[in-house]
Amino acid sequence: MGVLEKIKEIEEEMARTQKNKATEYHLGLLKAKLAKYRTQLLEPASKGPKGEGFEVQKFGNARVCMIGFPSVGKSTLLSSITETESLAAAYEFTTLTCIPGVINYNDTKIQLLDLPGIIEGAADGRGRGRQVIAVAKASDLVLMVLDAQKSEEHKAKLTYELEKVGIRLNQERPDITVTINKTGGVKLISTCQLTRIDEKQVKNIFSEYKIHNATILCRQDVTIDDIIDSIEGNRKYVRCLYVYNKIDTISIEEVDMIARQPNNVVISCHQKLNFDYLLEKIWENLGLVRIYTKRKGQPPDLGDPLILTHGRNGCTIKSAVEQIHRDLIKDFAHATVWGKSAKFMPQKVGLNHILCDEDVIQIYKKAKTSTKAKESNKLVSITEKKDVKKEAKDMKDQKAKDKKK
Ligand SMILES: Nc1nc2c(ncn2[C@@H]2O[C@H](COP(=O)(O)OP(=O)(O)OP(=O)(O)O)[C@@H](O)[C@H]2O)c(=O)[nH]1
Repeated sequence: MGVLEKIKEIEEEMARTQKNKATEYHLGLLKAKLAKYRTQLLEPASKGPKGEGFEVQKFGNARVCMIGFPSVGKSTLLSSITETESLAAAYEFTTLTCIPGVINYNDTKIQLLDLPGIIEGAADGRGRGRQVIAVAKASDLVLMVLDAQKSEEHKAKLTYELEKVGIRLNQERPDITVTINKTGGVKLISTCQLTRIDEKQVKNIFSEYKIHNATILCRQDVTIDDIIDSIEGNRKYVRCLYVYNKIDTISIEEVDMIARQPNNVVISCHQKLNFDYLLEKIWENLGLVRIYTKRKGQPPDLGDPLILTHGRNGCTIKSAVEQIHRDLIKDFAHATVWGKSAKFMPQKVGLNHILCDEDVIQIYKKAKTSTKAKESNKLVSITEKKDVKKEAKDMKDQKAKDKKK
């Protein structure tokens, strides 16, 4: 039996099984089996045909990918908000073509990709589905483009398809640490109360993966799906904006209702409605930060900012210095900052200072002693030594003379 049939069989069994306390161990095991088979499908074959590793070339400061059902208006949106690259730059996924565009926003270049066909067979590893998924996984943000008339059903379907290939939208990575041991069995420990899983269930899942000795530390009330995700380890947690297009075809009340939901943006490509807000939201969700640099005694260079990512710990002077030049960090002495992150202006700061968007920085290097200065220092010290010796000799002679007298 092929992997696809096995997956189908498990899915059918899961649909048949009632969800209750008695069946939850069995359902957990089925979920683990399903995850294993899906990973098998998506893992690259060891000796695939030539060109299998093919990827869309990254461009700009960030990558955003659009997914959606046919005819929701992805191509129209792409041509409306980007400078679309020539058709020659289109990427072929056998029957699918991906045309990249570039959004120029806030002095930043953002690559926008239309990933058609992510739904068609991608999760089954059919065609070049694997490559499409690889591109989606390498994105910094997903735009799920939906038709405002049939949105909810499409949204659920797409989210499910992405879940199947290990892409988790708008979710935080569960705080679970798995340590594989040599002995001691499977131990579940937690820093909070676990209401949704128990040790027996977790042991079952681990034995399905043939892991018999491990410590699982949970720092939050996790589910069995989170445990499976942390064993699989290949999940991508990515931000997603739900872009509802064609709002010109629905009533204002409906538009209002959709727009109030979190992560939703309503637009109309035909009437060019709300593009500014969409771009603003894209920028916000990418977590990009613009830092302007300044030379001593000169105004800041406002034309060409450093574009940094606002990571988990914020964006620091260190990341800015490293982006200017890798070796600059060795010579870094301190920096001065103007802008939202500075308590007063300018503020003298070190490498760990956290920067805000549109801050201006000036970097000071450690004072370097040139070789010439070093040599003259050497000379000075040598002459100094000579002088001291001479002085001591003179004093000795003087004393000897005094004694004679
Ligand atoms: N009413 C309305 N129609 C729109 C809007 N945007 C796009 N359309 C129409 O929707 C149809 C599909 O648009 P496309 O941009 O080709 O859609 P797509 O998602 O790229 O479709 P595929 O290329 O098949 O994946 C076209 O007839 C567009 O004119 C909109 O804002 N309002």
